Amino acid sequence: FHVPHANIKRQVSQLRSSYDFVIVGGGTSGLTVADRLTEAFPSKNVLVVEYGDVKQFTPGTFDPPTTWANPLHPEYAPFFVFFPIPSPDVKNKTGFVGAGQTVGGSSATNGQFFDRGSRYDYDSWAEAAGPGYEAWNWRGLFPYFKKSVTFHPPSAALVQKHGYTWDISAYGGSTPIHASFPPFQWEDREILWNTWKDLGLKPSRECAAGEKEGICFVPTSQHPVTAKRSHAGLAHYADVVASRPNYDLLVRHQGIRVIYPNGLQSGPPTVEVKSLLDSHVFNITATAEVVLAAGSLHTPTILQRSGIGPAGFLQSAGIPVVLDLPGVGSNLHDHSGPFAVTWNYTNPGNFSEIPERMDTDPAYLADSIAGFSENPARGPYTLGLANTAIYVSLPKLAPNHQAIVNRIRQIANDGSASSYLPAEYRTNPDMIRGYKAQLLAIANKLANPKAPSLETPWATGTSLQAFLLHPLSRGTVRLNLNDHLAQPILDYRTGSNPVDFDIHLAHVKFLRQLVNTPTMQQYGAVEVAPGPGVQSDADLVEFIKDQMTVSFQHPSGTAALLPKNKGGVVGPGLKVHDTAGLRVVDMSILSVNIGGHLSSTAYAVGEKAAAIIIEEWTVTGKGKGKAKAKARR
Ligand SMILES: Cc1cc2nc3c(=O)[nH]c(=O)nc-3n(C[C@H](O)[C@H](O)[C@H](O)COP(=O)(O)OP(=O)(O)OC[C@H]3O[C@@H](n4cnc5c(N)ncnc54)[C@H](O)[C@@H]3O)c2cc1C
Repeated sequence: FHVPHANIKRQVSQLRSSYDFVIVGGGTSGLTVADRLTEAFPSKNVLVVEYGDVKQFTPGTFDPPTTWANPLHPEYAPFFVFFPIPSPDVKNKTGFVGAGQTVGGSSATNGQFFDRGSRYDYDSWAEAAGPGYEAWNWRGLFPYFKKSVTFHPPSAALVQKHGYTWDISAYGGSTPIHASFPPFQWEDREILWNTWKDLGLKPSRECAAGEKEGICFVPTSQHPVTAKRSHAGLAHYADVVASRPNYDLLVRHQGIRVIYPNGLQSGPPTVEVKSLLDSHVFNITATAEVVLAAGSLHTPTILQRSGIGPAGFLQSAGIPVVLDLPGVGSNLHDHSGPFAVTWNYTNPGNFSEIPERMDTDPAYLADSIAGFSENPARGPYTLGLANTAIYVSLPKLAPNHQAIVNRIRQIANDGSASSYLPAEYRTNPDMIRGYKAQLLAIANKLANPKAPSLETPWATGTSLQAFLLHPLSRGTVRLNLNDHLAQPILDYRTGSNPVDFDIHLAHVKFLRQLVNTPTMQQYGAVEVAPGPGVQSDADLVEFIKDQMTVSFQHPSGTAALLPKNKGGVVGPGLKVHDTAGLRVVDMSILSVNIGGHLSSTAYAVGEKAAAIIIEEWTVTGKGKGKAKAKARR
């Protein structure tokens, strides 16, 4: 970060008396919106209120020292750290769930795996929501994916060395959110690439253009030369703010709630914030709009503290009900997945560059650290989480796929869907209607041989996770009743819809075939887990529960883009239902999760939301212009 100190505000006395736009949450989506609004409207002032601070050092996933995502070392990557309520259906498992707590949000602290969902994921948002939401399908989002990122093709030498492929037509932006392939890969990565081909999967030239079934190369969100993390705090704040006198950032302040002194239609609301430096609580006036962009785990807390949420819960928390909106903090879902298969090689190849060498060869480690600081950077530390993954559809991997799809459709239609929802809202007709719409949209995806159900990323090694891309189980984010300003309580309810286990089972059965492929046999692969003793479906499900990781760090759905009568929180313009001057722009709007990691989608949603807001304020000067949905499709 190289930001003139004056641009960063730390106390109320440094603020203007009012702002046109106030954005709560300076993360991936929020800063994208702030950048576009300050650019489009030089005469309108924009304030971003951010809980975290400006970090001089937000390391990449695998930068030295490699303490990334370690809850014990939040100083290296500042996180909110959650351990959800244990999920009884997965043997009371909990697990680490993080959320970025810095300027740049989770884009500044994530694993830098920079894929997109498939077109079917975004189409399913429009499908689940129904008429009026068509602009949120793939066609409606693709231009914003392109705008949001700059892809840097690798050199011919790297293509020759690592086999990278891409299709530049999937990209196109000039935005300095960088996507690139690193100069380094572990040598044994090749084994699995060939194994997947043995299993009938096909490499895809580009997986960010709508179709991603097969074997994918996935770029890293980092600079192509320095290999340093690229994130919203840099590209949408530090790099642009010097030329934007209308762009203010207030750090170390918690957005508490929004207040409508004269009724919900009198918006925009006032924003109540608390200084984390001296506990001073004060109000900020927005004259045009308030945008909540605090992420899936915090946006619902701001709404709940505002009295906007499930009436029953608000009453139990002693919060006056301003608007009964049961979807706020409901519909929580994340990708989950067991460590599906682990194996040993009895005839390991003669690979020189594998991670173990970092532990056994001090000179190699020293050279790797030195190489990371060179320009251009080189060596192992230029790697992110991984650059390769398989994405496999249910029809491709499960002989019983039709039965699974039929079961989901049956649940959606036979009146039993509500029994899988959290007790708190399983009798609410709107929430049930919305859940059924989600189930049917997911069933259509799972029936589609082009829509992936399983993701397995890898970079090296002898162990693989099997991530469920379309979970059916739903949980909640609720305020802590003991302290409404403390971190919320997450109830993941992982596995509460048992069909999730049918799908996990299919995934594990598919993956464990790998040891029998010709490529693996060449290296004498022998399965260690699940292991020869685990063969029956019942035993495999026990194994899955034992091995389950409940979060892939992709919580979503807690302020869903659905009509109100489907338990939705925001409409097609991302305005909170039945309110004026209040929108949500972050990953809480995902009614159904995507088959991919979320950061590129967070940028695209931010870009699209900004285009909607800009259009509305340009047409009428009052933010009331009818959005031209067609133009954005
Ligand atoms: C550990 C981890 C690893 C991940 N790995 C990957 C990956 O490899 N690839 C990928 O694509 N995605 C990954 N993700 C997911 C992805 O980065 C996020 O889903 C996405 O960036 C979220 O964007 P957002 O705009 O919804 O929220 P965020 O980017 O999280 O922004 C929310 C912001 O709001 C602030 N905030 C919260 N509460 C308040 C409040 N009350 N007042 C003011 N500010 C507040 C936060 O500090 C934060 O800056 C990962 C996430 C995590 C946590």
